[in-house]
Amino acid sequence: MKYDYDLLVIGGGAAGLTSAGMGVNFGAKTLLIEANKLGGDCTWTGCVPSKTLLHAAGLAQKVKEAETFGHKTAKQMDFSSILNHVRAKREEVYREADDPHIFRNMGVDVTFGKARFVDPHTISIDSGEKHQQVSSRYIIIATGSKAVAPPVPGLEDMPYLTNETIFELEEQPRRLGIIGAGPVGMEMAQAFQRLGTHVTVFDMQPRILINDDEELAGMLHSRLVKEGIAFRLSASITRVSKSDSGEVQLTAEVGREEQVWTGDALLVAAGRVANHNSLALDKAGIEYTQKGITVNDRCRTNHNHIYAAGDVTGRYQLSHMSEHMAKIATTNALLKMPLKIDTKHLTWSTYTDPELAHVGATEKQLKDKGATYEVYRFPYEKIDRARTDEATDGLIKIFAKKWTGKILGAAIYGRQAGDLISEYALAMRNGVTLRNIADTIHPYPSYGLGVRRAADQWYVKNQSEWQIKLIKWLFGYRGSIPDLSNKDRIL
Ligand SMILES: Cc1cc2nc3c(=O)[nH]c(=O)nc-3n(C[C@H](O)[C@H](O)[C@H](O)COP(=O)(O)OP(=O)(O)OC[C@H]3O[C@@H](n4cnc5c(N)ncnc54)[C@H](O)[C@@H]3O)c2cc1C
Ligand SMILES: NC(=O)c1ccc[n+]([C@@H]2O[C@H](COP(=O)([O-])OP(=O)(O)OC[C@H]3O[C@@H](n4cnc5c(N)ncnc54)[C@H](O)[C@@H]3O)[C@@H](O)[C@H]2O)c1
Repeated sequence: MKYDYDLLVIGGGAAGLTSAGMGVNFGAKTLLIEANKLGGDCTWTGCVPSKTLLHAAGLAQKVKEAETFGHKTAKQMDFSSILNHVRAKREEVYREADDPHIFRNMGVDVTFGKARFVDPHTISIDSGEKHQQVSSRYIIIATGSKAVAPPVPGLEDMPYLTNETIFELEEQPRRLGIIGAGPVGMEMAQAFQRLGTHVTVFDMQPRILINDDEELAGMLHSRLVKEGIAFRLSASITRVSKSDSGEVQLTAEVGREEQVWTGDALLVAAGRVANHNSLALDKAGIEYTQKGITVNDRCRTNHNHIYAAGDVTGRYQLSHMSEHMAKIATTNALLKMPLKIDTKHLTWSTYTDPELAHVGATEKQLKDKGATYEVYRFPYEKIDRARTDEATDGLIKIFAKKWTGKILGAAIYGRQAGDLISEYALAMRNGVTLRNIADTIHPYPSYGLGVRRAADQWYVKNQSEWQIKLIKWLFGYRGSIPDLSNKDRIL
């Protein structure tokens, strides 16, 4: 059977753009269909605007802190100019990386409109003005996700902010409530608080960033509290409403106490739901659940020729995982290479200041599995660069096998954690041990040196009295045996 295209990609976000680019590189006649603008969540309503806002808020914080060094600074800040800057940055990233002409120049056919299935090989595209049908041998679905509205009484009846609207604000809310202490909630909480908004965060969990290392998330929590953010954790939200004067009221049971919070705006950051309802998946007999399109570890759906990648699968909701899944899907589809999603070396990073990142297994997962491992700890206060930068609030934790130094997971809270974690990811994926990292020269004075010094702790933990006695005996040394009782001592 002859199809219009070899590969058809639905959705032009992180996953779809990766698939389409790879498709033409493999020599496949490729069509990319996008309902709005190329770039998706990451460029327009996710990573890029959130990190730009965090950077602007970080500068505001630095201005405040600079006064402690004797700098005389002007404190004035204009919220609407900052938000204009955020929106300009999105345009810049779009122009440089996502603009359709970049993909057309590569050889991808790009078309705009809403796609939905007609049958397993045919897609209809509705652009409002034009309606067309195209067929393809292989199809990759990459339609992303959107913010979920939790079932809180009153929420559906009032306007609230999500990641789709918060970067469009013109006026700064004086008091902002946030439902959700996940990555979106924490990044936005710190950004707005630093810009001068009073932020209160509600979460039903007893702690923030529930998927991260408990101790490190606790350190971040303390830091955010110090910056003035109020937390209502283990909170059961019973009602929200908006008064005629525009004030938001949120009622929650916190512990056994009923608390009422009043503010100017409410951001809902309570997780994501897959964008697959408008695709008419049933017409193609594609299996899905409310969580997302069902795929195996090769990103294949129940059809041999249809794949899904990124947020729409409900498996991982991260840009780098969307790209990774897109690579797996496209390679499996077009090259028939049986690649699988690398679930073992997944990296997570929340870009608060300080950042919080982890790779591989968390300590909780290791404990739940009954794994044997050692924890190698290295505080930022022992990293000279962190001292010179006044950035000593941080801790590196590595979970590894005692004798072999095989790394099972690592977690970092501290400046540049999101960058530093990649070294452990590379090490884990390639069987590089703690000993190998400890023996690798890292530049002084860098934060990366902290990665090496944390690995040095493998030598420290494996040091024993008998080794020292042997050295003394072999070489005739006369010193005393050092105190080795503290296995976390730092040399
Ligand atoms: C505030 C926020 C901050 C974030 N920060 C980070 C971060 O720092 N790091 C990180 O790794 N991740 C971050 N994420 C997550 C990241 O944005 C997503 O994981 C990623 O963008 C998902 O990419 P995707 O390609 O799967 O989907 P999307 O980027 O959502 O792309 C899907 C595309 O499909 C299109 N589409 C949908 N339906 C149709 C249809 N029927 N026909 C045609 N087109 C359609 C949409 O218009 C969209 O352009 C953040 C998310 C949020 C909300
Ligand atoms: N830096 C990053 O990599 C980054 C940044 C932002 C977002 N993201 C991605 O986007 C995804 C979505 O982020 P998110 O923070 O919206 O979701 P999330 O699922 O990570 O966190 C949502 C939080 O909301 C809470 N919650 C849900 N319903 C609630 C209710 N009714 N009452 C009180 N609390 C409630 C949950 O307990 C949870 O802590 C993340 O999983 C992440 O993959 C990544």
